[in-house]
Amino acid sequence: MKTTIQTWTPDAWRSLPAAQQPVYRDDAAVEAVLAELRELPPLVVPEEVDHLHALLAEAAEGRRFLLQGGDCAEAFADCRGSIIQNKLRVLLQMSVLITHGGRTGVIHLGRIAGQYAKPRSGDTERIDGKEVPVYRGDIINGLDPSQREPDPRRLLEAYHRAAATLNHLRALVDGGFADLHHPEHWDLSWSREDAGHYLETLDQVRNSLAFVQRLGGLPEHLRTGELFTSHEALHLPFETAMTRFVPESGRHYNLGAHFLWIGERTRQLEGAHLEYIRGLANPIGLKVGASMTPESLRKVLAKLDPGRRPGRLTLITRFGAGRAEAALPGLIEAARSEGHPVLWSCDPMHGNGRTAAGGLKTRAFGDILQELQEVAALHRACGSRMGAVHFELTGEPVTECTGGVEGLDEAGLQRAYRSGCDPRLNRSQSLEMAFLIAQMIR
Ligand SMILES: O=C[C@H](O)[C@H](O)COP(=O)(O)O
Ligand SMILES: C=C(OP(=O)(O)O)C(=O)O
Repeated sequence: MKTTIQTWTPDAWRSLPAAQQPVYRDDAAVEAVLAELRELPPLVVPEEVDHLHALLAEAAEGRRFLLQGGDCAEAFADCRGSIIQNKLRVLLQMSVLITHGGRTGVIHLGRIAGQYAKPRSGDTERIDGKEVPVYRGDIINGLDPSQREPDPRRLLEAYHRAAATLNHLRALVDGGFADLHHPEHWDLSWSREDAGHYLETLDQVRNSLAFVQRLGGLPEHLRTGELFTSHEALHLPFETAMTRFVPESGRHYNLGAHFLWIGERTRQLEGAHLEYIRGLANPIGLKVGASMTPESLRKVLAKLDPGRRPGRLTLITRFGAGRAEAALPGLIEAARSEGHPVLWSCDPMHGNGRTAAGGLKTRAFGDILQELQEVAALHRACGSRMGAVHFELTGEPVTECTGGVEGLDEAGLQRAYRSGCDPRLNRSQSLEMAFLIAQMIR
């Protein structure tokens, strides 16, 4: 049965095909956990969600830039102070570089405090000669091959880990951690020969920050960088349990995060995921790969943004280096001709995955940069704007993507490969990328 926005309910998706959902052995156990989740306090409040919506509307109108980033698959074990701090720090440092070079205010949106579910290409994989179910994110099963059975208790664990992560993030932001004047926050292991040009820019940024400090510092509301949370709305029973009716606005919000997005593998027009997300009052995102046609995009836009509201919908393109030219101009035209004021984001990670000689999944810094440059240029040529970027990154010194100033090659990937799913930029690669984005969008 077709539902309209008036008849939409958080559960209406249940009558539609839902891709990428785990199959649990014990339905009663799942239901008991969901009942508990429905009673637990929300992680965010509608006012914050609405505030983000307003900021995204400004970004869609060209007055701000959105930086979205964080782990591919957030791990329960990474719910630790130092790891959370490092993630926040790298995002804020990227933001300072983009603000300084790009001359634009930056919205910080973490893939954090709930990015626990992963869509996968296959259902099983071979490990040590044995066929096992794939890892689908800590909210569903464990990375260790012995823990691949979906376990409903993980839904509660996900809620609690997200709450602890968000609690720490809020304390860091409120406590002044986001104040980036401290020189130790900028320590990088780059040498002058490798990174002369970047280090000069960094000196300029430090000088500007010192100047602002001498003037008495930034006003409170600018000093503490606000951080919003986001994750893929993949596990629909969990997301439904986090959805609450807000009587003041008469709308439903998912209060498990400020922003939710639908992935490339679950964006079927008549599928459960679009049905679920279309009724939320949150600002939402949609991943758009090369298989999206202008015709399909028109239908998707009519479903997700019938009110044509700036800030409502962020389209996150992810084509792969060399592939945007064939797809993007038609999509830009489709959105424009239908009057949807979408915010265009570029995710240069998900179209650029490949397998290194040793078997590890990786992405090359050069491919990531190429896609960003191509997408920024195509937007400009079409009279549009790349107003956002979306990265898988971490503040840890991991070795998952090749390239960058430190010249990581495939042989070096083994050294500190920690991602449970896809490769992330490390801190040094993320900062280098931010320098380049600042130049690109100036
Ligand atoms: O992050 C995105 C997807 O979950 C990931 O690319 C899927 O990886 P797979 O193709 O190895 O399943
Ligand atoms: C799965 C993801 O991306 P995509 O849907 O674009 O493949 C992701 O961003 O985690």
